Amino acid sequence: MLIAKVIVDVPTSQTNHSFDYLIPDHLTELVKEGVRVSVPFGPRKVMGFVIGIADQSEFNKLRPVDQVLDMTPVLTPELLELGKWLADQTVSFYIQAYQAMLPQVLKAKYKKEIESLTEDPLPYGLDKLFAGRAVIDFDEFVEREGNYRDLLKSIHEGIVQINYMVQSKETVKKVAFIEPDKELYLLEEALIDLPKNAQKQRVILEYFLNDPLPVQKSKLIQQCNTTASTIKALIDKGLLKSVEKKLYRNPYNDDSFERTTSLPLSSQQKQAITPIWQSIDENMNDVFLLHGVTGSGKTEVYLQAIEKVLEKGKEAIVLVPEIALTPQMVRRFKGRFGGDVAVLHSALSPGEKFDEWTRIHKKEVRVVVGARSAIFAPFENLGIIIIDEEHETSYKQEEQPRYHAREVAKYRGEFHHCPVVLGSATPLLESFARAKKGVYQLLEMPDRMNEQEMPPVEIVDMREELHQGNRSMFSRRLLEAVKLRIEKKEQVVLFLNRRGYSTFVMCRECGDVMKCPACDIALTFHKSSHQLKCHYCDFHIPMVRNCPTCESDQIRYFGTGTQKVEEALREAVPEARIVRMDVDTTRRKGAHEKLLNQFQEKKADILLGTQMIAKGLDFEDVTLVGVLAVDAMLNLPDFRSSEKTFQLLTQVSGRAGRHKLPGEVILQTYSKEHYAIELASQYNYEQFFLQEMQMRKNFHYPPYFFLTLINVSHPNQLKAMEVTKTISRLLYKHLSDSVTILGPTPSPIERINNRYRYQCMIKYRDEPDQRKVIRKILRHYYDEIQKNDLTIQVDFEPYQLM
Ligand SMILES: Nc1ncnc2c1ncn2[C@@H]1O[C@H](COP(=O)(O)OP(=O)(O)OP(=O)(O)O)[C@@H](O)[C@H]1O
Ligand SMILES: [Zn+2]
Ligand SMILES: [Zn+2]
Repeated sequence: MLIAKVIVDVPTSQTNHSFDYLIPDHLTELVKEGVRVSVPFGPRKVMGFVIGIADQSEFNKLRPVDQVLDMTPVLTPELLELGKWLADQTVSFYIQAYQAMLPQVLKAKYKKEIESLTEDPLPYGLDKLFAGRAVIDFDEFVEREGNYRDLLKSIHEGIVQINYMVQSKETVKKVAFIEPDKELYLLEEALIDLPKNAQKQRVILEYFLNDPLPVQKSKLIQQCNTTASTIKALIDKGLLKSVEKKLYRNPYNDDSFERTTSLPLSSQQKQAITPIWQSIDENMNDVFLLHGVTGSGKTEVYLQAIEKVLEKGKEAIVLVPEIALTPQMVRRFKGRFGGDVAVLHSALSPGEKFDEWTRIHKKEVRVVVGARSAIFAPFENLGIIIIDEEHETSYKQEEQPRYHAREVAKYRGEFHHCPVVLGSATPLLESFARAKKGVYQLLEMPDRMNEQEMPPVEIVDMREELHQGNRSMFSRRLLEAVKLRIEKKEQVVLFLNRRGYSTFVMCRECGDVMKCPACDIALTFHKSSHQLKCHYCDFHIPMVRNCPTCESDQIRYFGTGTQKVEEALREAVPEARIVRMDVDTTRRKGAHEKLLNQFQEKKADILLGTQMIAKGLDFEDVTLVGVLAVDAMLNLPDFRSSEKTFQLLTQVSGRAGRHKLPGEVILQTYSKEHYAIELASQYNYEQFFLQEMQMRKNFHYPPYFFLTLINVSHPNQLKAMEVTKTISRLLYKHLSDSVTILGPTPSPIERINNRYRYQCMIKYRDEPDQRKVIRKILRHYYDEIQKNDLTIQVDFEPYQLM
């Protein structure tokens, strides 16, 4: 008997290896690499992934595989290997890595059913099992010992299919379709007999005479510009009928997208795309960094690169940050490639996601556009991977496995011998440094497509406002500009940094921010101890009363929520119609789109929002962009805070004047002289890069040094601190002498859900053994993690330092 090597769904360090199981005879043809099985594990049955088949085992008394959960493998051989690599890289369990690659529906134990797709009797033993029913439970099939071989054959012949019962209601969405109920010549006769005033009915009949296939009712209404009652009239006459049909839950109806064709490329686009085309042609595994200003036409470059890939019969993955995956963005890809595109977005329901994934798995599409996890699309013939806005932090997963989509993309690019394209107007510093060194190929697109200059940026010094007696959050200049736009019936985007976390201390008089002398990180105010603390090292001082620089008592901690700004704005500009977009107003499904539409249709003058409005949006009448509190972002306790500010300001400014009307940007800040602000206002990425690199070099940050963040949490504060201390000690002992261990120190957010959080950080240049050492440490705490409330999180090259 053959042996299956199975990774079981028991995520602990003691079970993080494959277990051997016998493959019973009746399952031999089904148990393959990449298939999920159910296996006995101790007293229970658990799910597992088959990662290999062997003909012998070094263990005796193997237990048999209990059930097969998939008729075809859900993980390709490439993804099985990738999973191992991913788990090693992120120090997570194999099972976590495999599950991260699959849609949720396949992670949970959803019920399955078998559906007959034919009216004819089913062949083999199946007909008896079905006993006249169209659908039976998969469990019933197993209990009555149905024949797997017959089932598999029938699936391949397309006469039965397996449905996952995601949510009983949702699984199969049925929709009303309209189709002719009479022979076409009878429809034609009816058309002639129609009274003259029945113009609306005429249109519908003509539609079907042209194309007699069933059509979705809603689509018919749209296409014929008609109403349900007109259709009903024709149904009542017996000319048409309504039938319920099953529909893939295709959340983006392909037909509603207007088809587009390739635009003739501009000369800078041509220059950028030529090496990419060449790389596609020659199956090269190049990594390109496409540095193009906002509005330079990067998306068109992506589209035409993909076109080339499809011509070669290969497939493409496009990653877009979650918040930029707007209907506008989807439209651009579906418009070009129509039904060949699957979209994977976290706002889809589990059932919808599963449908989209299934279309990829069945090779019904060749392009996938999606957020982070779309990088695992089970394509087997990849021709290109594109990551738009490559600097976005949402490409890093913030739970185990803590992978970065860029690294996975590079792995897959290497496997498939295909190019990887990273695109951004403000590349991550590390990426640009790599491009400068020649590790990536740099492609530059410095000009906007519409040949307009980038909108001018005006910096308003809020200290000056204060001196002039203006204590409100809006400068006089900004208010005046907003009012002018409303008068001219143009639109305004007002941008505020995300709400909540902002406890840095700043002098409103001179703009000085209290920083750690060793780490160059803004100190954080801790109410409980009334102290200012650094969150990288353990530097701390008592909270100050007066500004150490100018002695003023205007020193305070900072932070304003969008809601408060909205209230103040309504007061200041009562005539404005305001749409507010933040986590609170967009929580409900579809809310995001609704608010944007409201603004698009010019039912509002001002769009006020957080990060989520900074990207991808493209409105013709927006001529003013205001940024209210740059300082909150500039002073996050994060060594990337300057870079993030620069990126954000560039993105936000890119929202203005994208079309015919010229745009203008107003930045309000207390730190006018800060290089991130000054250089962002000049759109000078290159200079910013040089200056920021110098800072990184001086304070030993990436890309000169790397970081590993270890975060410990426990309900007992003392315990959390103790464990972090011990870990730091162990790291010192076992890592090379060249590392620096920062901390232990409380995390910037000290307590979440009544758990105390402490952290330490490894700063290193080259530490090949660190993963081994860290795994050992984690194993050392195994019992406590199991029994206790202790958690230890390890994040390599972290992006979230909270
Ligand atoms: N070759 C072309 N000919 C005509 N118009 C083009 C061409 N390429 C792009 N455009 C248009 O120029 C505008 C800007 O292009 P696009 O949105 O692709 O830029 P982008 O670099 O992706 O911008 P952002 O970074 O802001 O998203 C779009 O309206 C697009 O349709
Ligand atoms: Zn001061
Ligand atoms: Zn410090």
